[in-house]
Amino acid sequence: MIEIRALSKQFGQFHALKSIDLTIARGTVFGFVGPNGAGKSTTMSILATLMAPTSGTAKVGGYDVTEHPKEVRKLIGYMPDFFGVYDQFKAIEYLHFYAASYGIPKSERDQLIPQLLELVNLTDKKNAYVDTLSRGMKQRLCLARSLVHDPELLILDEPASGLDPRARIEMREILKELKTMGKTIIISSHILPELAEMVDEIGVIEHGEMVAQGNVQDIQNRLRVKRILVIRTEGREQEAEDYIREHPHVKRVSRDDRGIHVHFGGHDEEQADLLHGMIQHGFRLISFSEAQTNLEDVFLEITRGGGGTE
Ligand SMILES: Nc1ncnc2c1ncn2[C@@H]1O[C@H](COP(=O)(O)OP(=O)(O)OP(=O)(O)O)[C@@H](O)[C@H]1O
Repeated sequence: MIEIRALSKQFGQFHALKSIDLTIARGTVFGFVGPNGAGKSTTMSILATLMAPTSGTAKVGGYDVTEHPKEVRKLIGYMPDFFGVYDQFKAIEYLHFYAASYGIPKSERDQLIPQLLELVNLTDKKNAYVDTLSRGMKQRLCLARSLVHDPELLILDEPASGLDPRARIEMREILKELKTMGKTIIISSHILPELAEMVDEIGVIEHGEMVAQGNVQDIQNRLRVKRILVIRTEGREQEAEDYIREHPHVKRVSRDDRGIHVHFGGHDEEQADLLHGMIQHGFRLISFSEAQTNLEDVFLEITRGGGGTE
């Protein structure tokens, strides 16, 4: 769906993108991660045909963004990080306005727009003026706007920024639904855990360069990011803690009422060895799991010392 080759963008003497390569298959949800100023919005604007690259190529659905921008625009729905909404419109009028600008006839719009409002949970706000909507609701309205022409690819620039946790969860649920509808989605964020649950792949960008790309698990393994394991045993906690501490790949151990927290430097195989060893030593395990902080660890590991601007 997306093929980017040696893509570069300069603003005067400043190199915002330095020969980026990126391939995203149809149906993938791709998380584009990097600190502020890394080049995410620049890449997305180029894909959205709003900015010309200095060199290199970007293709969407096989169409080059500079040679065939009209074809590309039919395929994409773009949600920028800063959006303008027309406050004097009601939510429903706003969507009619955008759908009409895509040339969708009134009869079709009358069917489509209630469906879109339903998808983004704004049905009961359809007659509310846009300026009375909360930030989360405006964000969802913009998402609905980007869907009016049923695009195959969604380019979402920080769709969850500035949202409270509940609004973020709502946004995440909508994106899950869009994934099941078969959309390809590229979504940026500088907040990793926000993406963790919904992306198939991540690309990490820093100072205009892709520093890592692939399946989240592969990237973790490749970078040997330490895992944090949480282990609970039925009784013999102190003994278990002492046993774990002796394992060659264990870096640090601590214990609280949620269990034994283990900073683990090994890969899957060594982790399986630890589990096997504990069972062989007769520890009764209630749970043995990886803590959910992994993606954050990956990010810090990759961008460590890189001097993100935030
Ligand atoms: N029109 C412009 N003129 C000059 N410099 C620009 C322009 N647009 C972006 N830049 C610079 O290019 C770099 C990349 O910006 P970009 O907006 O792509 O970053 P980002 O990863 O999206 O960050 P954020 O999370 O803050 O949106 C930044 O250093 C930015 O200041």
